[in-house]
Amino acid sequence: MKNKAKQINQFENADNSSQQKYLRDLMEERFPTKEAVITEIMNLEAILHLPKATEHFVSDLHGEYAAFDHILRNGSGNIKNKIKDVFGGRLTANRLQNFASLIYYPEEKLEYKKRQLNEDGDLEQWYLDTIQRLLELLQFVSTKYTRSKVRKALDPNFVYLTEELLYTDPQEFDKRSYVDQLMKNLVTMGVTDEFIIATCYTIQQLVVDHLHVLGDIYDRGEHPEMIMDRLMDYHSVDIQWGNHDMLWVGAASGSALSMLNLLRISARYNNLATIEDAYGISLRHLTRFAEENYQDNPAFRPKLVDGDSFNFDGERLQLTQIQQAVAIMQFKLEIQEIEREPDFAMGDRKLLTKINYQDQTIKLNNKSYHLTNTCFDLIDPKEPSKLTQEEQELVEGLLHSFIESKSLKRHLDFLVNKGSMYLCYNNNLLLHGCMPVDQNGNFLAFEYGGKKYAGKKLVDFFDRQVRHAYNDPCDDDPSAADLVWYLWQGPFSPLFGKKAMTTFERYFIADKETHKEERNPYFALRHDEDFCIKLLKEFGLEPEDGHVINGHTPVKRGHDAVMANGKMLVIDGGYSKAYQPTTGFGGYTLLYNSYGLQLVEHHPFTSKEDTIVNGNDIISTRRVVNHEVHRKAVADTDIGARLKENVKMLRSMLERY
Ligand SMILES: O=P(O)(O)OC[C@H]1O[C@](O)(COP(=O)(O)O)[C@@H](O)[C@@H]1O
Ligand SMILES: [Mn+2]
Repeated sequence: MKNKAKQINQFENADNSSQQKYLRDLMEERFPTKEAVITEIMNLEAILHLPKATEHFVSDLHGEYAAFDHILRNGSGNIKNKIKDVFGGRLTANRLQNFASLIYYPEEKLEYKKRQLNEDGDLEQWYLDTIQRLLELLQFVSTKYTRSKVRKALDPNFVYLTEELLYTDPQEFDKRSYVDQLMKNLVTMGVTDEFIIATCYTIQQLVVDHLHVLGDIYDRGEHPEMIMDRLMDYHSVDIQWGNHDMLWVGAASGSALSMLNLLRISARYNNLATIEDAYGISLRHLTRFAEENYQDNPAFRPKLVDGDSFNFDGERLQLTQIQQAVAIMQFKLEIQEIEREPDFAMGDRKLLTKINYQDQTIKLNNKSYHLTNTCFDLIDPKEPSKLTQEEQELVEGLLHSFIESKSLKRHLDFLVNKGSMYLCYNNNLLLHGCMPVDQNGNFLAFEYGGKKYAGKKLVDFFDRQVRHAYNDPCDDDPSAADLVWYLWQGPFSPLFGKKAMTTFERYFIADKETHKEERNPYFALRHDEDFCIKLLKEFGLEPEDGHVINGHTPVKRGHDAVMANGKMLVIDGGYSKAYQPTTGFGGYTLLYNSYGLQLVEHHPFTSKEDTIVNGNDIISTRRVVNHEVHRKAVADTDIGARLKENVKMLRSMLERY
């Protein structure tokens, strides 16, 4: 008895924090008997020994839904590799690829196969072979997981059937007719197609356990809203915010300037349909206003990518007019913003105040430049920051629509809640842009409201402000919303990482020298291993084992995405079609499985049809970044650490029983 009391005491002393107590109470509720506790300990300890599940990293999606969807479906080439592991030597290269396309696009591939095979009558055999192969592959990709996790990945309608087929050996004589019967039932009940489709999606899900999106989901491409829907449906995902995403969060947080930037980019890339059709925000007034006040202007014509087509020249003209109307309002409001927020220290960016309107020149860094393609009719040289009455009404009306759009809110709720400024995950630091530093690699302090923030504190500060701004868009104090805009282009923004954004210069000044955007020294220093180690330490990560992973800066083909002796990985290879002529390829992604990290280089995506009919995949090349000497197990991951804590708690509970 005395002993028992002593044990209880030890237990109480071990976890005296209220949070620990809460957890323990929960555990006791879930595992009320000694047997239940023992079973759970055995279960958790077994899980700890399973291989680490695969993480998939993508970045800078920029609205390119079809390419992103394809990469999710093929798991950055992971599905194909598993197929090769199982069927290599048994199936021809052509059949391997056909089977892979079925797993990527089961609905479409089935329809295609039915049309193709109906004619020569081989369809029944194809169904039989396909189901068997799918089960074989499913078995292979399930081995990493517990039965219960596999069950969760199955379509609820087919759990029983799949488990029976999966865990019964058809070679076993006594079971053969049982399995035959199950298969027959599939056919007679007319659910073969549904079963195949469900199994393909289960395989996709099991091949990648968790997805990281390192920001810039929005802008430049045509379907960010479809990416958001896809992410909301995905089994396990986190997001690190990008500077472009902040424009949308900013708009919904009441930042007019963020909204104008995203409208300008949408007009520039011919993507206003996203705003109107996907988010139900009417641009009728804006269009009319732009048509009445602006003319054609070569500097503001939309950037087109392959596949963009205009029904008539008027459409192109309209976008040119809208881009000017919005840009001018943006430049006006930048002055107001910079004056309202002296801590932003962006006085040199009040560009409309530096113009000599009479001779159309601007003075920058003591040098005078002639302005071309100007469209300053609505600017009052005496008060260049002032919106006209009509502009003011337009901005207010549009901002109201952005805040009120339910479909936008649905997506941004997810973006804000699932997202963060950065993430530490399995000892890696995930961050879209950079950490502002000086030439010597010292963290630069951003001073705001009398306080200084540098390093981890800086990103934590911005993280809080974004949530604050988004959750209270009608706050009388605009500072949080201003800070969201600052993340887009402020010199200390970890998501931007440049001294200034030269939008104005690129529109109006011919001299390309003025277009350059000076990068923070971070981007040179990140080639240095010691600097990366310092970064990891700042975030409490183990430098031996950890990596810094960035997106944001397109890496040209041939330029290295792996830096600092493998400690730094940059995976914005340019999904964005608009950027592919510069980068020369279709983007980088990253896979992290139990064997280590692999960088995957993709060729540009052609089309879904090309994959289904011709079996063309995005050809991807894999490069091993690091190879684990000891294969990593769940025990070596963050989840493993939590499970170990649970085991510890369960063991101490056991002592009480
Ligand atoms: O290619 P565009 O439309 O001219 O945009 C260029 C602007 O985009 C930026 O590169 C920011 O976007 P990213 O985050 O995608 O790099 C700015 O630095 C630059 O001024
Ligand atoms: Mn970016």
